[in-house]
Amino acid sequence: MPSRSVPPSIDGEFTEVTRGGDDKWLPYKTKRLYTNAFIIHGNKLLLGYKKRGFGLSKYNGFGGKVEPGETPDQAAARELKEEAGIEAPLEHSGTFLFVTEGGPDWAFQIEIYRAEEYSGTPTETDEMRPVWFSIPASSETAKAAVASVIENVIDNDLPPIPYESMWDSDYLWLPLLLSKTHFVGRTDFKEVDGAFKLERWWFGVPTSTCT
Ligand SMILES: Nc1ncnc2c1[nH]c(=O)n2[C@H]1C[C@H](O)[C@@H](COP(=O)(O)OP(=O)(O)OP(=O)(O)O)O1
Repeated sequence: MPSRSVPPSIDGEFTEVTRGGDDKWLPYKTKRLYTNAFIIHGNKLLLGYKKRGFGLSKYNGFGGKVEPGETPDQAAARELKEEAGIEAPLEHSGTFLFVTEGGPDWAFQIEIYRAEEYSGTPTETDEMRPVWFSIPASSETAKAAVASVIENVIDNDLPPIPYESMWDSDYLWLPLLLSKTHFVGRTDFKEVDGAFKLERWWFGVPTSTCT
């Protein structure tokens, strides 16, 4: 069977971790930058329940648009403070494009961040309600990390990561973030009656980190 190419938006040497759907990647006019930040504290993951706007009623990391004049790093820190009331030494962990059919005609370029420490107390805001979840036991390779999260092996009393209440593609890349594996990816969604359904995806890691 002929090998399939990576999505047109992916530049560089990456080893595929997961893909799905066909190869008919959606066109888009421009890209807009967004951030999304996750706090990983021991075996706990901090997520925010979105109370308004885009992604309403989903759990997600804390983040939003990169404002004019800001770098993504600066925007990630600002959004974490605005939405969760905390500060953290955020590290860039991955990038993916989120393109929609029937939704906005731009591609969301989402810069993903993680931190294992934070200062302040996670606090509910107008936009987000912070909630801690249990992180499954860690695994060594990117593919095993994906499997461990799907199997949901947990070792504390908190609820498991609520993938059913998150964006449909989160389960594909969150394990990479949890295992500190840098990743890139692309997801195409279709919007039907206000709901976004995952149609095709590709995620990869730098070839040197894939064992
Ligand atoms: N598909 C997918 N998976 C995971 N996360 C996201 C998506 N699509 C997304 O948009 N996101 C993330 C990216 C951002 O963190 C938020 C969306 O940002 P938004 O809340 O619209 O931006 P703000 O600047 O906070 O908006 P205001 O409400 O303040 O105007 O979701």
